[in-house]
Amino acid sequence: MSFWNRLFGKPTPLTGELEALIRSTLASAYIDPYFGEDLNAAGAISDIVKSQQTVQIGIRLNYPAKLHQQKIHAALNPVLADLFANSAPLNAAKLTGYELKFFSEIPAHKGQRQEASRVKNIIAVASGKGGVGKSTTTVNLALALAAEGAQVAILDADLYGPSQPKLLGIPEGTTPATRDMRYYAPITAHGIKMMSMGVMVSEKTPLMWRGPVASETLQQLILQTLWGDLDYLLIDMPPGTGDIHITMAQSLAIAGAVIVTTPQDIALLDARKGIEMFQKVDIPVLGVIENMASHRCSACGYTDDIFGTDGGTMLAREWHTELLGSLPLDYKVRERSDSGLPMVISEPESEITKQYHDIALRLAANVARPDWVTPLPNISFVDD
Ligand SMILES: Nc1ncnc2c1ncn2[C@@H]1O[C@H](COP(=O)(O)OP(=O)(O)OP(=O)(O)O)[C@@H](O)[C@H]1O
Repeated sequence: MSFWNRLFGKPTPLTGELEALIRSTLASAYIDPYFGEDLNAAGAISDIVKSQQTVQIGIRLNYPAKLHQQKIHAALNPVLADLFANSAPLNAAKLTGYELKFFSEIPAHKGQRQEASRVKNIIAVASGKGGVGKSTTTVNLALALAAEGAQVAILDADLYGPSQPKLLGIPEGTTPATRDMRYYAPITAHGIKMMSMGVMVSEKTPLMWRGPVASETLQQLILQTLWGDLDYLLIDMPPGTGDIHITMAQSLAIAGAVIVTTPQDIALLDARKGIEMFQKVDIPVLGVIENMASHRCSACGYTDDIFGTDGGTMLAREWHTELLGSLPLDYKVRERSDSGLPMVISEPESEITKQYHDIALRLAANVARPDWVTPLPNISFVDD
């Protein structure tokens, strides 16, 4: 008998009226924003067992929620405390206390063969137009997913202007360790892994990629990196919708794509092309992120929609996808990125960091939806 069982007695499942009572109480207490429904309807209440006078309730989430679970806790606690204090059937059964146990089980994308790969979900972050904040958004989302407990890596697929090494504060001249002269260990920073052409060649080396060479180089970069076990590999795609994108989309088991845009007309036009491209190659678009949507003056507090309003919402509606979130233009985002300590790391309590977390969890929950399955090629990553 385990220590736990000796201490509390062997847990036995709660059934019948008592189980139904707890399930319905949990259902009416809280709608999870990432499931879009209550925990019972989402199938997230894994088991309800009793051990002596305590009821243990298991909550299984399919997205990482190390920090988010505190919010669920806070929403459920008062309702459960009231139930256990005042419910006649629970009192009659001498069940006086409860315990919530959370665990995240992040599923692997169905197109990703488990036996072939330890990378569960590959997500492409694309923009169409350059300079809309795709790399900045990618790094902050990756850091948010890691802070929520996931194992995360970024592949910086921008061969012409790799920015992830700088965003993650990786000292110039850092190069990856190699194995068998063929495989590369990703660079680790702030709890995530990263691989980029920026750590393979020096800043002074001019890069003259042509389409096919660039596609091949990228595939090598991704397949020859020793990623290890990953819940999410975010690909920071190069701007545009050219050959490189199509080759990557067709040759990697990409679970879904995210489109970053500003609400500006010209960016939206290019974002549309990006969505169209992913749809053509059967990659589901997991959502749109509107970046630099509004600017709040730090001196007077006046808020201005400098790039227009609601562009991301309209784009998402037009293409039957979701607006994952809208991020403001804030000088701190740029300042922190330039210093190699993105917002999510340097200002974990800030409003913008909370927004990055919210978008990251929406994304994670969307990629875990079982109905989003695309026929994908079978690729195999090397074991580290
Ligand atoms: N929400 C924001 N508020 C303020 N500045 C931002 C924000 N998002 C990004 N930036 C800044 O905008 C500039 C462009 O961002 P970034 O390099 O991430 O764009 P990109 O779309 O990846 O560009 P490219 O396609 O050229 O690689 C950077 O200086 C970055 O710090």
